[in-house]
Amino acid sequence: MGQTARARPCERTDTPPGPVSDSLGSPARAPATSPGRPTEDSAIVNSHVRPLNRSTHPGDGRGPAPARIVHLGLGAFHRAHQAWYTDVVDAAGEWGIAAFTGRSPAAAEELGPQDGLFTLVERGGGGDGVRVVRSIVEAWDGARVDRLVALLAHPETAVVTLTITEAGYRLAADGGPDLTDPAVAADVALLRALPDGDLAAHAPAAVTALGRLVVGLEARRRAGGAPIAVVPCDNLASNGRLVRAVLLRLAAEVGPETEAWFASDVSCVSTSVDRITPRTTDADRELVRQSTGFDDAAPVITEPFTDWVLSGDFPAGRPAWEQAGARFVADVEPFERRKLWLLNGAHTLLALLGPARGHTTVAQAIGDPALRAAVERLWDEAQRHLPAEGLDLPAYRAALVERFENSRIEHLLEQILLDTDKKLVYRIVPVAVAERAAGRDASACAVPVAAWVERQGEPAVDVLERLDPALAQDEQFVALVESLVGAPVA
Ligand SMILES: NC(=O)c1ccc[n+]([C@@H]2O[C@H](COP(=O)([O-])OP(=O)(O)OC[C@H]3O[C@@H](n4cnc5c(N)ncnc54)[C@H](O)[C@@H]3O)[C@@H](O)[C@H]2O)c1
Ligand SMILES: O=P(O)(O)OC[C@@H](O)[C@@H](O)[C@H](O)[C@H](O)CO
Repeated sequence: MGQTARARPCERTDTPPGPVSDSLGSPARAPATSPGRPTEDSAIVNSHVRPLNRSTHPGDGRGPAPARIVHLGLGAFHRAHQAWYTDVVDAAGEWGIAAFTGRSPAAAEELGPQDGLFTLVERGGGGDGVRVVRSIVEAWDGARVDRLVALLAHPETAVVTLTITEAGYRLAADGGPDLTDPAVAADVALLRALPDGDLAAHAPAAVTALGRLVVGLEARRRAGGAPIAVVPCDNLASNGRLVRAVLLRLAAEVGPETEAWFASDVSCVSTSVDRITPRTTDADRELVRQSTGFDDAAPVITEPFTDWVLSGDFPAGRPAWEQAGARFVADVEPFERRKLWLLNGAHTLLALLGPARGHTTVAQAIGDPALRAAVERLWDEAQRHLPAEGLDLPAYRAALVERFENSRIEHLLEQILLDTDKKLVYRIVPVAVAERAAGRDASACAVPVAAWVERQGEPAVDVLERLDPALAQDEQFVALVESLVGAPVA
C-alpha cells in the first residue's frame, strides 16, 4: 500500500474476491442516533486503541479487491463519495480503487499503513453513522507515475475517476489546457518526446494530473488499447465534455494514432456530484479514536446526504453504483446546473460575504438573515434559468437550507474560498450572463462578484475580464458591480 508504507504489489489474482463492505454503524441515510457520538458497534469498541488496518479490522476476512478503478486526487471528497459508493455496492469484492494524491503525498502516507481503510462518519443533525470503508486498496503519492502507468496499462482496469479540484484541470479560458502554465507546458514538451516502448519501465515525470493521465492512457494504448472510462467528479460544468476536449488536445501532442485512440476508446463520462465534506480536523480524529477504538489518521466527516448523477459509457464495466443511489441519465446538465448554481453558488456567496460579518462556517453564515436573503435572491435569479419540470426546485432549495444549517458539519468558509476565481466561472457568472441576456440587472449575482472585486483590490472591469471577457464588456453590469464594492449586504 502506497509508496511510503508497505508496498502492495498490484497483480490481479485469481484468489477469492475481496472483502464485502462492512458497516460499523448506521448505513448511509439511516436515521442517526446519539447526538455528538458515532453509533457504536460492540465488536469494535475497545478500551485499547488499536491501529486501523486489514489485520486489526478484517471485515469478513477476505483480502482486498483487485484494483480496477484508478483515482486521481485522494482527498476527503473522494473518500466520502466514490469510495463510499463503491464500498456499499461491491459485495462481491470485484472493484478495488488504486488512489493517487495530487500535490502532496500526505494522504497516501496516512492511508498506506492502514491498508487503505478509513472511517467515514456521516454527521447528521441528530447524530453520527460510522462505517469503515474498504474499497481503497492502494494509496500512492501522485508522483509515482510508474505505478499509475502500470495500473492504466492493465486491461482489467476499467474506470478512472478524478477529484483534483477545479484548479487542478489547469484550463485556459477557451476550455483547452492552459499552455501559459509552466507545468502544463512542461508536460506538453514531455508528451511530444515520449520514449518508444514500455512507459512503465521509464515512467516520464509528468507533473500535472491530466499530463500523468495521458501518459498512463498512452501506455494502455501501447499495451493493447482496451477501452476505458474517465469520470471527472469535480465541480465543473460539462466536466466529461471538458475533460474529453483537454485529453484529446494533449493526446494530439503525442501523435495522431494516440489522438485517434483517445477519440474512439476513452469514454469521458459527465457527472454531477454532491456530498458536503469538510476538511478533517484533529478533533474529528480524536472523536473517531475514542468512539471506535481505532487510531485512524485519515477519517472523513461528511453529511448523510449524497447524490451522484452520471451520463456516459463505461466500455469496460463499472460497479453497480446505482444500487447505492447513483443515477445514470441521458443528460446530466440540468442536474449539474441546479447543483452548481444553487448549492455551490450559495457556498461561494457565503464564503465571500460571511467572514466580514464575523462568520467562519456555512452554518453560521446561513443563519445570518441578511446573507440568507442574499442567497434566496441569488437562487431566484438562478431558478429562472433552470427547467421548471423535473428538478423540484422549491424542495431542493428547502433541503439546501437544512443542509447548510447542519452546524455539526463544520464547513469552513475559508476552505470554500480557495480558488474562488475558478469557482465564480461555473457558479455565478453563467447566471449573471443569462439574466443580462434576459434584460434584467443580475443584481443578486453582482453581490458576490462585487465582494470578489473588493478582495482583489482592482477595478471591476479588470476582474470581470478574467472571469468572462464578454461580461466585462457589459458596462451596466460593470457599473453595478463597482457600485456594490464595499457596500453592506442589503
Ligand atoms: N468536499 C466537498 O464537499 C466536495 C463535494 C463535491 C465535489 N467536490 C470536488 O472534489 C474536489 C476535491 O475536494 P476535497 O474535499 O477532496 O479536497 P481535498 O483538499 O481533500 O483533496 C483535493 C485532492 O486534489 C488534489 N489536488 C489539489 N490541487 C491539485 C492540483 N492542482 N492538481 C492535481 N491535484 C490537485 C489534492 O492533492 C488532493 O488529492 C473539489 O475541488 C470539488 O471539485 C468536493
Ligand atoms: O469543493 P470545492 O472547493 O469545489 O467547493 C467548495 C464547496 O462549495 C463544495 O465542496 C460543496 O461542499 C460540494 O460541492 C457539495 O457537494
